[in-house]
Formats: sequence, structure tokens, C-alpha cells
Amino acid sequence: MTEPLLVVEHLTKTFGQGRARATAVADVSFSLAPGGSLGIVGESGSGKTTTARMIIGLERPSGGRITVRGEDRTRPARSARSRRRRGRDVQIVFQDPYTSLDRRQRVGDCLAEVVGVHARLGREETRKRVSELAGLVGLDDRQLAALPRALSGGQRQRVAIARALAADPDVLILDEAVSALDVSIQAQILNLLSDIRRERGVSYLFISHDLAVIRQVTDDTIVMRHGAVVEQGPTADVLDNPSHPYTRLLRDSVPRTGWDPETLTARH
Ligand SMILES: Nc1ncnc2c1ncn2[C@@H]1O[C@H](COP(=O)(O)OP(=O)(O)OP(=O)(O)O)[C@@H](O)[C@H]1O
Repeated sequence: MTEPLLVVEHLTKTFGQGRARATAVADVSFSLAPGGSLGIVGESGSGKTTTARMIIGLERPSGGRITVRGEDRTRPARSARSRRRRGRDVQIVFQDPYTSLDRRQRVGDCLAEVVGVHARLGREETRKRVSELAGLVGLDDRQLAALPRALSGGQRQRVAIARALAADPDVLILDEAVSALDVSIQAQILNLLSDIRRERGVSYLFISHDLAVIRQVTDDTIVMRHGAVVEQGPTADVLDNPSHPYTRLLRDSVPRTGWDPETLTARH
């Protein structure tokens, strides 16, 4: 059996103290295989982003363990060097890349900067690598020379994906990465992500509230509610034959032919 790439065991996160203390993530365990794609679904506030933030090292777990290729990643990195090294393990793409892009920096320069952080390359090699990344995500020279504000939402998300891939990570976390895009652009980005996974063997942790998206891009899925995992398994099984009432509710909440919100609310 292939060794898992990312393993999360009994992960827990509590915020606040005393009466204000709240558990955002409660005893969450899962693993991600090399080249695999795992979906995390759940309603707003179920702990999906907090889980992702702990894996990327932006939040310190209150309990549990995170390993990548068997190496402990539970505590956030202390030095710039180990942060860089960990950047080659896991990268994240958020819903709105505009907030994380430098508004005064041209897209090509932004990509060159990240390439420079992760690999010591000469000017010509850096240029080649930027052009390769741009090709991978479908950005042309005009877009590389542009400032982020001159790009559409879909193009900015391509920049965010290219920037994450510039570190050549083993795992890419996509946190509602296509949720803000309209449906046709969303389909383009999802196809792009499938191609990248096939060509590069990068693994995905795909966080979304959209079950159609989860069905399209993941092999396995976990369902979170109130910080805990209530169901997990192959995506088709979880979505087609949910065993937990909450998963059934999530699935039945998707509008489709014959959908009746009144019956749904009455039932739950
Ligand atoms: N820094 C923080 N301080 C206090 N509480 C927090 C903090 N970050 C998250 N929480 C709480 O933890 C819970 C889980 O939040 P989280 O953002 O992980 O949920 P989510 O499933 O990603 O939701 P959404 O889909 O709306 O992004 C929420 O109740 C949230 O209010």
C-alpha cells in the first residue's frame, strides 16, 4: 500500500478561554495519498478553514498531530528556512486571491519572486520557470505584464494557483477556491486543476460547500459538522448513499428538479 502523504490525527482546535472557550475543530483524523484528492464539506462554521490553517501552519493546534511524509508538522515553523521548506510540502489557495496579491506588483514579477524564494535560479532560468507556470495555468504575456486589478476574477485565481505551484508543493489546499467564480469560469478552473493533478501528481485538499464541485474533483470526502467528522469515504458513496442524516440534509439542500425546500425544512 502507498504511504499516505499527509496524515492528520485527532486534530483539535479551541479558541478563547473560560466561558468564551469554543471548539472549532474536534478530534479530526484523515489521510491524503500522493496524487490523491480529498474533499472537505460542511456548512459555514463547521471548522473546514481552521483545519486548513493548522495544516498550512497559520494556526497552532490545541491537540492532535499533523505529519507530511512522516515528518511532524504539528507546530507552525519557527524559522524562515523551515517555513520555506514547508512551503514545498503544502500551499494554499483562498477564495479571494485579490486580497493576497500585491496590488502594485505585476503578475510576472510576483511569480518570479516566489520562484526565487524556493529555488536558486539565474535570471534566464527564472524567466523560463515563470513562463512554464503561466503556460500551465493559461496566462499569456499580456496578463503576466499586468497588475492584478487589470485581471478578471478567474484570471486572478489562475495567478493564485500559479503562485502556489511556484513552490512545487506536494499538497495544494483549495479553500473555496472556485466559489466566487461564475459557473463557466469555475468549470475552466476545475478542468485546469484536474489537468495539473494528472500532469504533476500534486495532491489536493479541496474545501467546498458545493457538492457538485466536490463530486467533480475529489476521490474521497469527509463531511464536517460542528468541528467533527460525521462521515467519510469515497466521494460517490458519501454523496450517493449518505449514512449520516447531516450528509443527507446537505445533499437534499441542493436545488434540483422536484426540489421542495418546505418538505426539507419540515423533515429536519
Ligand atoms: N481566530 C478565531 N477566533 C475565535 N473563533 C474562531 C477563530 N477562527 C475561527 N473561529 C470559529 O471557529 C469555527 C469554525 O470556523 P471555520 O472558519 O473553520 O469554519 P468553516 O467551516 O471554514 O466556515 P466557512 O465555510 O464559513 O468558512 C467558527 O465558529 C468560527 O467562528
